Amino acid sequence: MHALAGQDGASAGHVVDVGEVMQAIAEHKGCGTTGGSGKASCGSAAGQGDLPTEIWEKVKNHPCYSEEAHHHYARMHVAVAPACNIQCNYCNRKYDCANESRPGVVSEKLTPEQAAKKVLAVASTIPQMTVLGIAGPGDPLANPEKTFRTFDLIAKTAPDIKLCLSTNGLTLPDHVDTIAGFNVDHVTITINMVDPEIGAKIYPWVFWKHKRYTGVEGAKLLTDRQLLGLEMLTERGILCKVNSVMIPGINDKHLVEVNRAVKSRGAFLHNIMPLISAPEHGTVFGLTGQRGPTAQELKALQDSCEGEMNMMRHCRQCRADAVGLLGEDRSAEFTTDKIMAMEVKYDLDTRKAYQEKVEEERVAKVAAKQEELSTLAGAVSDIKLLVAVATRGSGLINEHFGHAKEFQVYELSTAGAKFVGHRRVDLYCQGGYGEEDSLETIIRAINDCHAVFVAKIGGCPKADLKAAGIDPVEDYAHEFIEKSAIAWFKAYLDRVNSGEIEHVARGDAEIRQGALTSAA
Ligand SMILES: C[S@@+](CC[C@H](N)C(=O)[O-])C[C@H]1O[C@@H](n2cnc3c(N)ncnc32)[C@H](O)[C@@H]1O
Ligand code: SF4
Ligand code: SF4
Repeated sequence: MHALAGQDGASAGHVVDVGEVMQAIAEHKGCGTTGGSGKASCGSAAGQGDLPTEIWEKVKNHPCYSEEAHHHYARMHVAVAPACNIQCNYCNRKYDCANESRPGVVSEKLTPEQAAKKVLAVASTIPQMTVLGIAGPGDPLANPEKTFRTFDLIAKTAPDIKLCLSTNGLTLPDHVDTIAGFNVDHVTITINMVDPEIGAKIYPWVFWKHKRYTGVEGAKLLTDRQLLGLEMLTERGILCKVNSVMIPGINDKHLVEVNRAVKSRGAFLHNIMPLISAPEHGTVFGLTGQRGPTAQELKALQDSCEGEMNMMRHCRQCRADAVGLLGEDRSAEFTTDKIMAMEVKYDLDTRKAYQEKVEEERVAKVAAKQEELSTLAGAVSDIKLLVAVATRGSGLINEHFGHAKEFQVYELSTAGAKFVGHRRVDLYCQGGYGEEDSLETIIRAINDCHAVFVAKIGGCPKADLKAAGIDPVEDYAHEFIEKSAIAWFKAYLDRVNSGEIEHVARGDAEIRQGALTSAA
């Protein structure tokens, strides 16, 4: 079985095209911010059968709105929006780190014309790139001219790419008609509270109509505008995702109320993300020692909100210039210097043909899962357990243990295999230096998992994982994840039922979401 990838480097030979965008780029030569020192930047598990057709059509190849799609389709962000109109206590856009992947981080800010060329370059190189998002490094709607100019250029030259934006919502009501006019189907609003008293602990100020508002007054203004914007978008049939940053002791319990409030206003998806608050980022929360949630705390909150509405659990908290499948970062292949030197051919037919192949692979994957699931029909057991999976995409177990930068975590039960999150880890293979340390952090990160599925694993880590009670499984190398996990679970249940093994619950993973590696 092979995985479709489109993994060629950005410098591979490309043919020319690009009328209007190139014209626009030429007109803007010299006024851009090439090499600008941008410092910091910005699904549902429901499948085809669970959603109305018109919604499925909107989400089926959007990697953020469909958990299933994220194994197959890529997205990119363009960092055209540097300014922001509010301050969050967890954000410092001045902190730049090229090796770091988290919201607010960006290596270069772009003009709309540079951004449009970058989109064409990426779309030609990565044919499964289906979504262009603007998510910073500041707020897209605090930079409306640049944001909408970018959308305009892309809508004209790459009409098959979905346009997306992510905003704090303060000025959203003023821009809803423009957003709808660009046929933007997906908007994300970050809503961390609906209670201004709680908001005052998250937002020191908001700046609106030439005036700065602080404390409860500022937070009240923000929540009112966010909820109004959400209602206006959903009335127009635009799918809305709500991001909420989980801040233990400040808004963690309150997010259940936020979930109800956004659901009642028609939000499609709720993405509760862990606070990232390393002191070196220089954010207020980082400096005051405000911790982020553990993986268990995050999952418990997501579980308690599920049922109320679709919860996103596969968000990778991407950079504002992220490129590629979620969880991989190919932004370094598409620096401004590289894309400006590229000859780009935007070939719609090639993209379509490639995506048709992706769909075939995806259909095969779903069919294999359903077939395997049928073997669990009639099985009675209340056992629920977690397994970790090393994957490079396409829904396959296709990553070597030593090369995994993250593990995807699935919850297995007689209902099947459900994706519940991912755990970032230090690479095990360190060229002979530091493997012991990194293995320790990996074991801590997946300590609540009964097994880890890998394409391959060396003898030493295998023995250590076994000693830690985690079963390293190589039997399903290059097979589909869910089908394999269900098959393994069925065999596990059979062994428990026959008395060959005893099912023992695992302990907690000792990790803090959002700061998961030993270096953090
Ligand atoms: C960088 S923002 C850009 C878009 C917009 N300004 C906003 O805040 O919605 C993208 C997302 O990253 C989140 N984010 C930023 N800094 C974060 C942090 N330190 N921890 C967790 N989430 C963070 C924001 O809350 C937002 O949902
Ligand atoms: S709204 Fe977004 S960009 Fe602005 S301070 Fe908050 S996280 Fe940062
Ligand atoms: S930050 Fe989350 S929602 Fe935004 S592109 Fe990355 S995975 Fe998707």
